[in-house]
Amino acid sequence: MTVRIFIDGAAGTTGLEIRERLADRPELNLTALSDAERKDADARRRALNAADIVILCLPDDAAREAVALIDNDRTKVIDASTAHRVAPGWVYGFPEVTGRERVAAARRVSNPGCYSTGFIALVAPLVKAGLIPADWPLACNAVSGYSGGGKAMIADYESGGTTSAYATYALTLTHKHVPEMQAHCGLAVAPIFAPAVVPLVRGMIVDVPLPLGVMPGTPSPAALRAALADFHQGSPVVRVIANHDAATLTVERCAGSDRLDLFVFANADGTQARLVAALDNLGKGAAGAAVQNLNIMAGLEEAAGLRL
Ligand SMILES: NC(=O)C1=CN([C@@H]2O[C@H](COP(=O)(O)OP(=O)(O)OC[C@H]3O[C@@H](n4cnc5c(N)ncnc54)[C@H](OP(=O)(O)O)[C@@H]3O)[C@@H](O)[C@H]2O)C=CC1
Ligand SMILES: CC(=O)N[C@@H](CCC(=O)OP(=O)(O)O)C(=O)O
Repeated sequence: MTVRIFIDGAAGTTGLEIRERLADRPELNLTALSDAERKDADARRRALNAADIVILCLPDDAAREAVALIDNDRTKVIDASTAHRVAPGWVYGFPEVTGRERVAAARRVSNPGCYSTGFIALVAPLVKAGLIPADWPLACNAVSGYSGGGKAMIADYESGGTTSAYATYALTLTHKHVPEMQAHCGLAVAPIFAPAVVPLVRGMIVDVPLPLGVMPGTPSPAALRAALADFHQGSPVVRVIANHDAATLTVERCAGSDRLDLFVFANADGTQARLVAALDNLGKGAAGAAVQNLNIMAGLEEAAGLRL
């Protein structure tokens, strides 16, 4: 029996990426609406209710509207937007952190934000292991390719609108990912988040500095690495890289793949460290994560269709 999948927002950046990953999978029956129908509420209601699993690749308001259009108790939802990432009744779709069983059993799954994916993969295991105190004041620097801003930002960069080599933003110290970062790491204090966009289509680095020498218990870089490796053991996409010997780490490292590579860099005496995640904002940061969740929710092989 095939699993009926409907992507609402299939013409957008994330929707197109997901379609590519689901193409040629005979166990899935994928539907999308024509250009004439894709914003028509009746057509969307029919498609949403006919599917076993729907994937919402929409702006937040349209995602909320899509959920409200579902009037049966069978259709499962994966929402790629920010609308439900800390909402009651929703399971956070980060199998490595939330637990595969919870994702498998859920009818409402929120797909994590791209920056949040890197941050939570690094910080949640270390808080859980007691190596980072839950009330530690963390900061997070990050860079993203411009596809992170969807069709509008892609059009801006590709038409020569923004030509800057590095544009830092969220200067009001608010960003839509901070609530999920805090909630899903169990942090008492919101991290200071400093994201930036670079003129590259896809790719992402998330960087969390840690002053180990003044932290309780002065955790060692080796202990951090071991805790991360232990926590993510068994994930088909997350790897802890212990032997990075190049002098640089590029934002392109995981571009084009659904991998999430984690690093702990430290100074010689182990008093300072940088936790770093490299991913593709459209890979494990969006479409790859949605497909991984879909596989788990449909009882299929977790890595099917992923780019590894
Ligand atoms: N880009 C990224 O790296 C990531 C994006 N996301 C999230 O995924 C979601 C989609 O983002 P992204 O793909 O980048 O955005 P895009 O702007 O590229 O695509 C959004 C799509 O939704 C369509 N749409 C808008 N309103 C409606 C509506 N009422 N009914 C039906 N379709 C509608 C748009 O139509 P039209 O084509 O006519 O504009 C567009 O095709 C967002 O919530 C975003 O936050 C999550 C993780 C990463
Ligand atoms: C470069 C850029 O603008 N990025 C987006 C986040 C993209 C993303 O993936 O966030 P969601 O999953 O929450 O949509 C931003 O900072 O708003």
